[in-house]
Amino acid sequence: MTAAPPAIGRDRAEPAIQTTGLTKVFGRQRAVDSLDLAVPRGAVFGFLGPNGSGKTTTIRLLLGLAAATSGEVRMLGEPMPAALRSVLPRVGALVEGPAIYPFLSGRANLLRLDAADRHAPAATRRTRVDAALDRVGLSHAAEKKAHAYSLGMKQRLGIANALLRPRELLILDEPSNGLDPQGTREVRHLIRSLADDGTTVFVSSHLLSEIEQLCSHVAVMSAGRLVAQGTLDELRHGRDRRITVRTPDPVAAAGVLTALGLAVDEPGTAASDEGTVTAALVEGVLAESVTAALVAAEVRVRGIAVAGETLEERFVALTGEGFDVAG
Ligand SMILES: Nc1ncnc2c1ncn2[C@@H]1O[C@H](COP(=O)(O)OP(=O)(O)OP(=O)(O)O)[C@@H](O)[C@H]1O
Repeated sequence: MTAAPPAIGRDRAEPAIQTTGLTKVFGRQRAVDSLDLAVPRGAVFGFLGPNGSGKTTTIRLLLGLAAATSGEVRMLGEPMPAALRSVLPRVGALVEGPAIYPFLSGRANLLRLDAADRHAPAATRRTRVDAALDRVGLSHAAEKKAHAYSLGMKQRLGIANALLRPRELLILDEPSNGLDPQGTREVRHLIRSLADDGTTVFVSSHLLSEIEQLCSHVAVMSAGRLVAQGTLDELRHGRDRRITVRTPDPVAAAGVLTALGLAVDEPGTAASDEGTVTAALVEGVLAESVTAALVAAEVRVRGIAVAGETLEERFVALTGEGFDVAG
C-alpha cells in the first residue's frame, strides 16, 4: 500500500507565491493593477520596476501589511491573508529597511527582536541569534553597536532578523538600496548562498544590473502593471534575435535558412555582406538547429553568431523608462 503524500509534498508543488488579479487602489490611483505573479519554488525572483511602479505596495499586500482592493494571493500553497498565522512564520521579510536600535549591539538587537516573537523559545534564543549572525557573516561584529555598522552590515542584520527561524521564502524589498558597491556585493552573496540552501527568494529592485546578476526569474512592473515575467533567459532571448552565418557558400546557406522558415535579409543590404547571411530567428528555431541543418546540407561555415536586444533595451522598451544600470 502506498502512503498518501505528506501535506508538505502537496503544497510544495504550488508556486511559492501566486497572485491572481491582485489590485490595490489608493483614491484614484491603481498602485497595483490586476497583477498575476507566479514565483516558482527555489527561484531567486527579481521584482523589477522603476520607483513608484508598485513594488513595495505589492510586497505589503503579499505580507498582509495592506489589504487588497481585489484579487487573490496564495503563499506557500495557502490562501492569504486567511492563512496568515500559519504562513508568515515560514516567510522571512525585509521591508523598508530593518528596524534597528542604534545604541544596542548587533547581537542585542537580534536578542530583542527574537524575544518579541512569542513563538520563539527563550531557552534556545542565544543559539538562534548566534546562528543568524553567523549566517550573514556578522559574528565578528556581534558586540559592536549597530550605529557603527556600515549600511551593508545593517542590511545584513535586518536579513539576520528575517532568518531567526528557518524560512522557506524570503521577501526582500530593495535590499541594496543606499548601499555602496561593497555592501551591494555582500548582500548579493548572502542572497545567493540562501538560495543555494533551497530558500525561495523574492527580491525587489529598481536596478537592472542587480537583478541580472542575482536572479533566475524576473517580473517587470510599470505603473502598477506587470509587463513581463519569466526566466532571465526567456526575457533575454525574448525577441528580435538575429542569426548571422559567415560562410563561403552564402547562396546555399540562405537556402537552408529559408527552408527552416527564416526570413533571410536581402544580400547586399548593410546587414548581409558577401560571405555573410543574416536572418531574424523565429520562435521554435534554435541556433543549434540552424547549425545542424547547415552541416547536414554540407554548407561550409566559418562562424555563427546570435545577437539580440540587450536586457536593458528590452526593459526600457517595456517600461518606457530608463533604469539605473550600475546603481
Ligand atoms: N499609502 C499610500 N497612499 C497613497 N498612495 C500610495 C500609498 N502607497 C503607495 N502609494 C502610491 O502608489 C504608487 C506605487 O508605490 P510603491 O511604493 O508601491 O512603488 P515602488 O515601485 O515600491 O516604488 P519605490 O521604489 O519608490 O518605493 C506610487 O505612486 C505611490 O505614490
